[in-house]
Amino acid sequence: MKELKKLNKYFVKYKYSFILGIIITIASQIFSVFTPTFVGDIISALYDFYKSTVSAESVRELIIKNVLLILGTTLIAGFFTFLMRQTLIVMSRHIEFDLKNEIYKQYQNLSQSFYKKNKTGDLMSRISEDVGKVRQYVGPAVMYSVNTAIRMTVVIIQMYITSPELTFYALLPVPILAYVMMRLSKEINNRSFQYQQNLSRLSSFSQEIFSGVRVIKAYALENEKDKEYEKITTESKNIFMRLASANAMIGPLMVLIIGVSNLLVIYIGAKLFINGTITEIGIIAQFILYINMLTWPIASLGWVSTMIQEADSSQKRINEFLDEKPEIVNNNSEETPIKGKIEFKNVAFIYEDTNIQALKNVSFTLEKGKTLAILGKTGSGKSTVLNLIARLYDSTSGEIFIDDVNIKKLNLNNLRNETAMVPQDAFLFSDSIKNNIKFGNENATDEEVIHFAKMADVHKNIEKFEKKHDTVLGERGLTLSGGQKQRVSIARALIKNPNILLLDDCLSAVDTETEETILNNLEKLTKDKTTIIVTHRVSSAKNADMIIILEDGEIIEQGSHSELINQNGYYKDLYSKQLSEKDIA
Ligand SMILES: Nc1ncnc2c1ncn2[C@@H]1O[C@H](COP(=O)(O)OP(=O)(O)OP(=O)(O)O)[C@@H](O)[C@H]1O
Repeated sequence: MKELKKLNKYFVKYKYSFILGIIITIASQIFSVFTPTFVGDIISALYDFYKSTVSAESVRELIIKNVLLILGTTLIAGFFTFLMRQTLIVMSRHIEFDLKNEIYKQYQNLSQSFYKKNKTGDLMSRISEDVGKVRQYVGPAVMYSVNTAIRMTVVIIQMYITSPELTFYALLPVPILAYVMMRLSKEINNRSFQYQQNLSRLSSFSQEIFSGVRVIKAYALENEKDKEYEKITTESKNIFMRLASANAMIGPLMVLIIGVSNLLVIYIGAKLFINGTITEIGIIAQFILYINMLTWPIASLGWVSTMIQEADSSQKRINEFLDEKPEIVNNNSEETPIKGKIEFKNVAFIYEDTNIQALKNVSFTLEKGKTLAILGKTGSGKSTVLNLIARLYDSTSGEIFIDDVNIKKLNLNNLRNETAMVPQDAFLFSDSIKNNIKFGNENATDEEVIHFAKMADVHKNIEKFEKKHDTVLGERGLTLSGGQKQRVSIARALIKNPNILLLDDCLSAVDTETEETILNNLEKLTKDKTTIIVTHRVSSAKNADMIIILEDGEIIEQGSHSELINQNGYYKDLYSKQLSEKDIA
């Protein structure tokens, strides 16, 4: 229950619904507790008539009156039960909505490293399945607990007023019923947990198979995968069978225990009636109805306790994420306009999860509006430089300055708004091409979308699609080629019109001719913008104001194209190799 305390703030927020729900529950229980008394009165009157102590007329009158009363109180109790669900269950839906939003906001705040550490499936299941389990607590579990507590109080008081002795015997099997139900629910809970685990294994397996279907077919692995799938589904079936047999025991057990209670009431009730402790025979019928009224709420105790346990462990998983502190925080709420000068001073960076030192002692200054090209072997730390400028991570040591201000002192929103990064592996949403481009600037007009698509040299391709810029991409839509994706991603960055443009090897999948066109367009567009191009091609780097060569996280060469081809180093080697491959125009 410790973890569920975090939800108390929501009960406070919805206190009026909660209190109203409790009042309505009390009202509904008070109205339903009268039915057994009315039934008991009818039976007693019939017995009196049988003994000829009352007239047929007065019995008839009493029966009609009591039947109408039963009808009336049951209708009112039913109406209050409806209102109880309307208030308490609706309250739980509001709490579910708030909780989902709280988790989603927290996800947005958390840093890159959080997403590295946690699998997408896990993030999804905490916001959907775990929140669902927690809702079972704030909704049905709370409602049934309140309902059970009030019903037991009201019914037991009424039973005690009617006959204290019979109350004692009638309630004797109740603790046994409660115990058996608790044990059974625990068993069902264990089995359903195993079933859920198996189910999520099955869905992760299927998800991977569907996404990797091309590789599976290419390697002719269908049969092997079929067998693996069958193994998991067979396990799933077996666990479900065990779960179903535990569930099947609930009904007969309840019937057995209710039967024992009823027999006790009839047997002891009859004895008490014979010895005169009970004066009216109707009380026996009344007690049988009380027992039936108590059975379901007591049986639900086990179910409710399972719901609470499950919600507690789900809330624990949710709290783990809610309590996580974002590594990158905005330290400045004042506006800090970003112009674009970038300076690295002895910057080192270690990726915490892998302990890989990606950058060592990196220093350079890039004036506003200038272009820097970063080259180097794969894994040399090029993308890491861009990640640090966009403040997706903070440097482990050394300092980064933007416009001569330490990057950590800048308003993070201003920095991110003035920075556009085109990542290595372009990610496009399952939406229209137009909306994917407008992701960089929601307010952009259709003309601007077309203009920047032209600048990224992708407009011609888009025009060939039947629905042009309205073509939907993704799972249910069209698949773009690697080069087309990269160019849509470039258009998205350009439309943002940022002062700092970070291009991470984003021309790798386009041919040299298209690369040339895009670079020419970029030159015009980024005249006053600070641009960093990470690349493996000399053709993309040669016109930059400054070129840096990284190796194992360190700068090994730095200068302009003409300076670097005069040194016998990595750049010159690369230049000669790519020249001989006729890669350079
Ligand atoms: N998110 C990450 N978590 C842990 N280690 C990482 C992460 N990203 C990169 N690395 C490691 O840091 C080192 C530098 O990676 P980086 O991506 O900066 O290299 P790169 O020069 O851009 O490589 P490439 O040219 O292949 O894109 C590599 O050894 C890589 O394995």
